Amino acid sequence: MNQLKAIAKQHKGTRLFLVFSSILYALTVILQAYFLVTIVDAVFLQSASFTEIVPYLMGLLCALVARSALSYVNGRAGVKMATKVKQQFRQSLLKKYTRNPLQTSLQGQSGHKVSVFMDAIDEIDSYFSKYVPQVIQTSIVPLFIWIAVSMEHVSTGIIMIITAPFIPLFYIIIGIMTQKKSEEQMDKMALFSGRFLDTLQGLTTLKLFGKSKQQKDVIRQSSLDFRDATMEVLKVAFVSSLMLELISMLSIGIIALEVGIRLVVFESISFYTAFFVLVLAPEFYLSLKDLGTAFHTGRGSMGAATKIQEELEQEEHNVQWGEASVDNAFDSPPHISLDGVGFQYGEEGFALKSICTTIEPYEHVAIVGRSGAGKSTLLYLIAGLLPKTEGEIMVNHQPLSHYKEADWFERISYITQHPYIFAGTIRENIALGSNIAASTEQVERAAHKAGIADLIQSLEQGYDTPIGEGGRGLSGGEKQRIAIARAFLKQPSIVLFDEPTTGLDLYTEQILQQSINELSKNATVISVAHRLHTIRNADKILFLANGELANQGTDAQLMKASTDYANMVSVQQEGVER
Ligand SMILES: Nc1ncnc2c1ncn2[C@@H]1O[C@H](COP(=O)(O)OP(=O)(O)OP(=O)(O)O)[C@@H](O)[C@H]1O
Repeated sequence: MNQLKAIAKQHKGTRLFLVFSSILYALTVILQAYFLVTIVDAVFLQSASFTEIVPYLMGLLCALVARSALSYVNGRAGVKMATKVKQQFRQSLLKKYTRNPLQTSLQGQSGHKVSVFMDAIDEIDSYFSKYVPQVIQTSIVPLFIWIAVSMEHVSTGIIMIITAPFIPLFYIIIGIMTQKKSEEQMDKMALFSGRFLDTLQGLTTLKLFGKSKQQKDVIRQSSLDFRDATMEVLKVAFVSSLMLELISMLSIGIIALEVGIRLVVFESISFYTAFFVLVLAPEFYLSLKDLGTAFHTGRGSMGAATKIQEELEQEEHNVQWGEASVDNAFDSPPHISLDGVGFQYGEEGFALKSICTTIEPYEHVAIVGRSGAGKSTLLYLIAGLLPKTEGEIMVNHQPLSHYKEADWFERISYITQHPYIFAGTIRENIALGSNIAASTEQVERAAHKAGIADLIQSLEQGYDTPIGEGGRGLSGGEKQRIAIARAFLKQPSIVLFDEPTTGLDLYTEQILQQSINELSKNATVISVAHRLHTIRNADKILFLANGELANQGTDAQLMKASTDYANMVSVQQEGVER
């Protein structure tokens, strides 16, 4: 709540405008009542002619037009403020997600993030577009009306001042209930979205394990939970509007009774006064009631704001970057050294400890070790995708954090077992590798070098074949080749491979290996490797065990120095021979 209030306070200009237009609005309400009552009084009690009331009719028309215009302008100012705030929130979330892409993709459910990013942010709209303008309007309009009524008839003013507090009191109670319920609703919606997307992505796995029915029930349950939470919010909304209506009707009734008795029984007030008071009384309560409704939606927004805040406050470990241009530091592959580099997942998670090594330009380095030894984690650290928690990664004798993030990523290619293929054409997917618009010829040359050109040409739409989500499916090997084509277009100084050939048949592996060799001619290559030939041909092998660098050297050196390494190689060898 305080956070939304603080944001609203930042929009000083809009709030001042709303104060000014609300004052004008209050005056138009009073003027409208004045002209209406004067016209009725003149026509029915003083038998005035049409020409006599023309100025009042014009006045009434002007008041009506001004009131509508001010109401429109007020609404527009609120909507504009809401649009700006939503934009700010979306930018902050997007920045948070992109600051640490690896953490974003690994942590939490994607559906949950989409739900917070889209629905929760939309939900805060009403706080700025309705609640804030209404709070300002309600602090001004009833006060002006009360002054006008009290000046005309004091006892009505007294009734108003006694009955009015019941309305805010009631909606404060209701509002508090609403916020809790709307927080629950947001929770349920995020849970539902998360489960739905998760299930959609894992549909094949679920089918294969015969768990689709079970999962269907889980989704059904979370959708029912979301429905129930929504109904709870609506229930409070309905009860609150019914109660607000009741309180204001009762209050107007009391005023009407008092005025009626004075007019008819005691004849102590004029028709003009009675009518003027009766026209303005509903306006007085209407404004308070409107705040009640806005308060309800505002509280809902606060629930959503809490969700967004939780997402924004989630602990993040960012990689530090500097301002130095890589261009000035190196054109060709740089000298890299890891000086006691370490990293830990969370407080108690897996830790990579004190890795010390050097990687010379154009060297081919293989990172090997058992599953879970920390190979991918080390590659993430070198790539600048994870922040080191100890030591330093030095690039050309400067810490990696010294360089500009964009410059560094421009110089490296990172190819994993599962490269991401975006929804688009093959051409667009390959062209992703280039920062500037790649020409048709460049894309085709890259595809050729990656060994995928023949396959693409055999397709009916060639390079314009849609792939990725909603497009043509690609095999693992084809995806790898698209990724390698991207790398050819990029011409990086450092190529990082995370077991790119694992799981591919020997023929595809050979094609890929040729491309990798070609790519390696102009770059330093660091690869997480399982295959013997990658390991054996490497200039240097980093042998990891339980997050520590157990040994490093060439294959021949390690075979002598480490029995664990020799065992691993012999197991590999057996696998190949068999
Ligand atoms: N996001 C994460 N949060 C917490 N722990 C993680 C995370 N990612 C990986 N780990 C853990 O860190 C350890 C090392 O993982 P890593 O992927 O680096 O191993 P690896 O040697 O590449 O394994 P493999 O050969 O099986 O791919 C594993 O125990 C893994 O469970």
